[in-house]
Amino acid sequence: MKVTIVGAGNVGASCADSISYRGIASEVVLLDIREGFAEGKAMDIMQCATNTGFNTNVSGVTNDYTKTANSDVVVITSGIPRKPGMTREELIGINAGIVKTVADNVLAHSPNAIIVVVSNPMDTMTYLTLKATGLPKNRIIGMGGALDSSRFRYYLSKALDKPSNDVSAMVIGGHGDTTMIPLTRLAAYNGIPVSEFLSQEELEKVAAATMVGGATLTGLLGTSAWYAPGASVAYLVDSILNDQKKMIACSVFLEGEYGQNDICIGVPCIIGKNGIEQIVDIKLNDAEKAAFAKSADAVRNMNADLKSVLA
Ligand SMILES: NC(=O)C1=CN([C@@H]2O[C@H](COP(=O)(O)OP(=O)(O)OC[C@H]3O[C@@H](n4cnc5c(N)ncnc54)[C@H](O)[C@@H]3O)[C@@H](O)[C@H]2O)C=CC1
Ligand SMILES: O=C([O-])CC(=O)C(=O)O
Repeated sequence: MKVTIVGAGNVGASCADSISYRGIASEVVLLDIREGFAEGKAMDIMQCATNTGFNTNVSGVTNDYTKTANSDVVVITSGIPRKPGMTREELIGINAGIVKTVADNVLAHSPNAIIVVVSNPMDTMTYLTLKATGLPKNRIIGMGGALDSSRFRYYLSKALDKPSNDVSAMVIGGHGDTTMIPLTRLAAYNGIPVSEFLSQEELEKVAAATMVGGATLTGLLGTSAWYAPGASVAYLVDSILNDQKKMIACSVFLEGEYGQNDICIGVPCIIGKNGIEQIVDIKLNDAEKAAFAKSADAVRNMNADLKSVLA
């Protein structure tokens, strides 16, 4: 199985590393516009093969889309990341043009690919990719919820002082500092509601830390995070290529689900060989419904800025 990753920067290269290390695909092509950069990242990753024992063939190319031909999955990470103090939304001016051009290029050489959108503001970039390519909604997947949910589980595990893998929890809504909705009511420690162990105040703190999880890392690192984003994309790609049917929160085009239309936003989805195979429309309580509607309003406002790119 072949995966192309456009953008060989922090997230793209980390994703290639995670996919090859875990043997998720037989071939990974990294593509970047920076001369020689993707080639260098691919060579560095390939030189891990003997010491970590993987057999994936990772190669790098400078803007040569012919080498990406017939990819099963294409991951778009090209674009600029935010700096401390910025929001993801501020990246739209530069990233929208990049994502649209890249989506057209990849599709010309891989007409059957499933596209995973990572570049920020991710929900709006997912919507743009869907509208610009005209592909069916199952083949355009925005990655954000997988990462936000893993951060939610991390912060819950810290508060519980228990391992992250014993905690299950999901974040839905937009992939933004104020639009994420950590579903605290449904989070569990080995099947037991976390509210059995943590006070309302503690749970509110965990939810707040989760929502600004990306901003916290950007403040510490000077640019946004890459290890967990790369691993989250690899987790999603694994479920597609190996038809695992995992339930993962992804940004997907909604047609009535969660009371929304004409928007891409994070909701639980079943992910398999056809991409988004099912949108899981769970019953939210009134507060969650209100938060989802507010989050969708914010994402929709952002989408309005795409008019000139989509014209
Ligand atoms: N959805 C999510 O959960 C996450 C999204 N992101 C987003 O992913 C994007 C990438 O982040 P990083 O890898 O940290 O940035 P980075 O700056 O390290 O890498 C971006 C790469 O894209 C390349 N690029 C720019 N224009 C291109 C084009 N037209 N074609 C091919 N390559 C091109 C650049 O040369 C650069 O190497 C950012 O927009 C960031 O905000 C980052 C983390 C998580
Ligand atoms: O915080 C950012 O800008 C990058 C991102 O989306 C994340 O790490 O969640």
